[in-house]
Amino acid sequence: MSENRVLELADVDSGYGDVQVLTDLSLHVNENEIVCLIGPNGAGKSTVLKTAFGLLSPWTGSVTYHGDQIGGMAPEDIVREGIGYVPQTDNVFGSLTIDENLRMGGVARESGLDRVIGDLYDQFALLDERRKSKARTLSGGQRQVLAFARALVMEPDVLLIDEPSAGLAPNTADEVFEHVQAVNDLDTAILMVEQNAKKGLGISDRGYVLDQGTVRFEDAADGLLDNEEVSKLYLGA
Ligand SMILES: Nc1ncnc2c1ncn2[C@@H]1O[C@H](COP(=O)(O)OP(=O)(O)OP(=O)(O)O)[C@@H](O)[C@H]1O
Repeated sequence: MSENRVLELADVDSGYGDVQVLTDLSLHVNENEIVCLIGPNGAGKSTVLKTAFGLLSPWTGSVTYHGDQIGGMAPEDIVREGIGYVPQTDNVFGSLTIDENLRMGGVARESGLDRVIGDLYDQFALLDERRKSKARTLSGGQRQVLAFARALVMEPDVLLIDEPSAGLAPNTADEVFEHVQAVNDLDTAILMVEQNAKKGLGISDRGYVLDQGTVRFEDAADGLLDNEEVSKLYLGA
C-alpha cells in the first residue's frame, strides 16, 4: 500500500437495530485528503460516518484508524484517538458562547486547551470577533464554521463532516466549502458527505458514490465528475 491510510472501513455491514443499511462497504481516507461521499437520499452516507465514529458498531468487517481496529469503540474514545465528527444538525450549543462551545469541544483534552483555541481564533477571525456572543446569534454558515472549529479543538487527524452545505444559500455554502479546504490545508484529512455532489467533488481529491448501502463508484473526484454514468445517475446531468 503506497499511500498512508488514516481511516479505513473494510467489508462493513452496519445498520440500526436489525435494519441493515450498509452492505459490504469498503472505503478509505489517506493522509491530507478530502474525500467526498455522494449518493441519493437514504443511500447510507450518514450511516458510514456514524459507523466510523462509533455511534454504530459494525456488524461485520473492520474500521481501522492508522491501521488499528476502532470498530465498536465508543465515540468518546474515538475522539481521543484523533477522529472528529461534525453532525449535520445540532452541532453547536446555541445557548453557550462561542468560547464556551470551543471549550466544550476540548473537555477530553488533558493539556494545551488555551493554545489550541488561540490557534483556532487566529484561523477563524469571525469566531475571534464574536468570542462572547451566544452561538445562536450566528448565521447558519458561521455556525457551521464554529462546529468545524469545535471538532478541531481535539486536533484530529481526520474530520468527518455530514453535509456542511445543508440548508445554506449558495454563496454561504461556497464560503463553508472554502473553510473545509482551509481546514484540510492545515493537514487534517476530511471525509465529507455532501448532497451538492458537484460542489463537494469540486473541492475533493477523491470520491465514492454510495447507493443502497454499498459503493457503486470510486475514483479521483475529477474522474467521477467526468464519468457519464455517474453524471447521468447521480449528478443531475
Ligand atoms: N436512527 C435510525 N433508525 C432507523 N433507520 C435509520 C436511522 N437513521 C437512518 N435510518 C435509515 O437508514 C437509511 C440510510 O440513512 P442515511 O441517513 O445513512 O442516508 P443518507 O445517504 O445519509 O441520506 P440523506 O441524504 O437522506 O441523509 C435510510 O433508509 C434511513 O431511513
